[in-house]
Amino acid sequence: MEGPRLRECSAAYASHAPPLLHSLKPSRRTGSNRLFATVYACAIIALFYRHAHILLYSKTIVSFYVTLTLFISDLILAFMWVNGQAFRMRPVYRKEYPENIEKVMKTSDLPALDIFICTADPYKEPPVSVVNTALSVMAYDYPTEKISVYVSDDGGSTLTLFAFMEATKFAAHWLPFCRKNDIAERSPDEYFASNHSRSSETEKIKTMYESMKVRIEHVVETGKVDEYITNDQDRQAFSKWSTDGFTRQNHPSVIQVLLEKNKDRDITGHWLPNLVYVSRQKSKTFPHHFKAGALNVLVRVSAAMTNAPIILTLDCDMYSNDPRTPLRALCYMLDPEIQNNLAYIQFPQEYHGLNKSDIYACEHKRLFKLNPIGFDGLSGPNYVGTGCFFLRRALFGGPSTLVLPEIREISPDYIVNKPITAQSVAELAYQVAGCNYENQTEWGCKIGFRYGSLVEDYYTGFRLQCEGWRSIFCYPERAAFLGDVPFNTLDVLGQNKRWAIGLLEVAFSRYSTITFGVKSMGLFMGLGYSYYAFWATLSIPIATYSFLPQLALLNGVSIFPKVSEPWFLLYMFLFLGAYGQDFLDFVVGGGTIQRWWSDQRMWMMRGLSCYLFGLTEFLLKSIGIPTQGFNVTSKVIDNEQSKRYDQGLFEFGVPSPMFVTLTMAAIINLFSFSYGLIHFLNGSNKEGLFIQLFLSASIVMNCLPIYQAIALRSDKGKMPISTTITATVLASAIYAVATIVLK
Ligand SMILES: O=c1ccn([C@@H]2O[C@H](COP(=O)(O)OP(=O)(O)O[C@H]3O[C@H](CO)[C@@H](O)[C@H](O)[C@H]3O)[C@@H](O)[C@H]2O)c(=O)[nH]1
Ligand SMILES: [Mn+2]
Repeated sequence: MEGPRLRECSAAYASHAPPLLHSLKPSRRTGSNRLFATVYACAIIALFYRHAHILLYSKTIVSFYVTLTLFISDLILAFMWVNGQAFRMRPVYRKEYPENIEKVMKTSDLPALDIFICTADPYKEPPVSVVNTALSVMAYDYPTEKISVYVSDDGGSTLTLFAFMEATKFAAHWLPFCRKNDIAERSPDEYFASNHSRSSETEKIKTMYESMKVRIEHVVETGKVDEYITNDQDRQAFSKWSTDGFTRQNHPSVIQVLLEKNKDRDITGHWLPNLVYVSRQKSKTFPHHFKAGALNVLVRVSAAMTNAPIILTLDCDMYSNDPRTPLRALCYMLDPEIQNNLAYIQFPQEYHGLNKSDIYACEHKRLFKLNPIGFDGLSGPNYVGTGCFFLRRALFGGPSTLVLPEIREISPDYIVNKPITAQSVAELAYQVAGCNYENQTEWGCKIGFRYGSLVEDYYTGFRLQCEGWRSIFCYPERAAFLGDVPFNTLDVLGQNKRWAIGLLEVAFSRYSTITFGVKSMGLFMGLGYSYYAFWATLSIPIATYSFLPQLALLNGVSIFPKVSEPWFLLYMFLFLGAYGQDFLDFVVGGGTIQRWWSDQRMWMMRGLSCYLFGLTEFLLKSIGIPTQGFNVTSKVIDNEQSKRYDQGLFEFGVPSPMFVTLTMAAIINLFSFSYGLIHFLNGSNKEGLFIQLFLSASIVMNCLPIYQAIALRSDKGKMPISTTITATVLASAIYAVATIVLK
């Protein structure tokens, strides 16, 4: 019913000289972008000409190897630069007019919406915030009987189920409250933290919320739900955990319908949406494919229960910040001109709680805002895992090649006409949530979310676009979703390392973006995807430029052109051109100067840590040495840490090998800068070492927080002393080697 209905609606829309649902405007900077790209490309060619010349005529073996290293580094930088141009070729800006939807369609005709929320660990992802996310979308300005929320709990935890049982009771009050007062923040935590009204009604509901929160947090603290179980129905639900040997890695499926539309009502008598808790079966003998596996189970379970034509995927920390978001997505989905090959509508990942200068550059402006705008003028943005509305059909083969699943009842056009609690529906749901269900099927390779990469989001979007689907980037002024950011250096680097590995898995697979991607999607789309896929290879040039020129400087060896040579200008142009354009993009895209500074600093820091380790781990993995899987980012806020974060202090605290390489670079640059400066002021070799001195100075500037963490801080977030010692020993060792080689 739902599938064809979407098409019928848009047919009606097309025949009526319809009111505008969305519009598109190409960016005014396209022309200058292309011009600059041409000039910059010429400069890169000139640089390689110089490298080739020196390589051919190098007098010593050392100078040959130094140039070769720089040559390889510059080759990678140039390759990444070329990839990045894809985003600059045709950026477009879009606008939607959700207020016009009601002119083209009756509310009762709106398509149904299945919302997926993933959580994986109650101790890293506090159940109370997962509940907030769920409540924020259950309260969408959308007919409640059309909404079904499915929560996937990969932690297989009673704590999460308990939190949701509490949420069902609270929802009966919260949903009518939001509707009546037309509240914008529909995540209760966010609403009560904001400048809300102080009416007695609000105070009452706030008390209700606080007491639910206390219960949930208490349960998480004690790890036991028993004391709050009062009725048989709940006891029944929790009894599944008493099966022998129930652990999070090994347990039967638990599927619990917590709210059922047309049956459960809120306190004003309105229907409540469906709310279903799903913890898929796990067994150590079957791979579970992390989040992609969890999402595929939800695709099937929701197909068995509601099979809505539209699916919204959300991470547990991404709550809705705008209740009209589904209508925005519909502005595109209802348009018959794009509907036929439209796979998904991606909203940007935006965050709350970033500190003023966003020290960890978690905003990822390029990744989540600027580049998708660039992609959008081509075939559309990559999928970023959350805040994304899919057309269910897109998960089942290309636009003109439907791939049907193995059982008819879960295919995208199947009409479910039974209530979700019907016995047969429940049986089917359990069947498709089983851990061996996917054996010998196309799930994960041709159907659903794709397996084989730790960045299942990126990989799935990529494969869909290769099949011929397009996507759309939708970024309303008011953020549609807001999420949490990691608050300490190790979490940030750990997350980025996971991404780096996942991306390399795609880069070096048989579906590589640069071969398969370019062939299937065209040059620019393929390049744009490659910009991410090969991200971690940036560690090679970044590490080279953070160590080699400095070690040479410390030995008085000049490796770049002299200030008086014309080549000097080329180097300056390449450096200032790249940073200047990056700066402009960032600031014109709404960023502040401070945040740009953090962004470029983190680029360097990631290159020296997580990209480097990601690359290494990927290589180990390729030769069969097992490495870590999907390490979930912690969303728990430690008060002390968060205070330091608000002060803009980097959090180190616990030793990590990733801090060692960073600290080594910081030490070497500090020494080379000081040494260079003294010699520079003395007047010896002023011209030849200028670029090296300049480079050291910029890196020292970027490393200021590291020096501070090593020497000037005494709080718990300072650099661990063992890290400083290890880094000092290693830095001295490479200095010694460099001196022997270079002298
Ligand atoms: O086995 C797993 C592992 C993770 N998750 C969920 O996946 C989501 C993302 O995990 P998180 O630790 O927050 O990772 P991030 O690096 O912050 O997430 C980004 O990167 C991921 C890919 O690495 C994408 O899946 C996410 O959508 C994207 O926001 C969370 O809701 C988890 O609960 C699962 O459901 N099962
Ligand atoms: Mn996350």
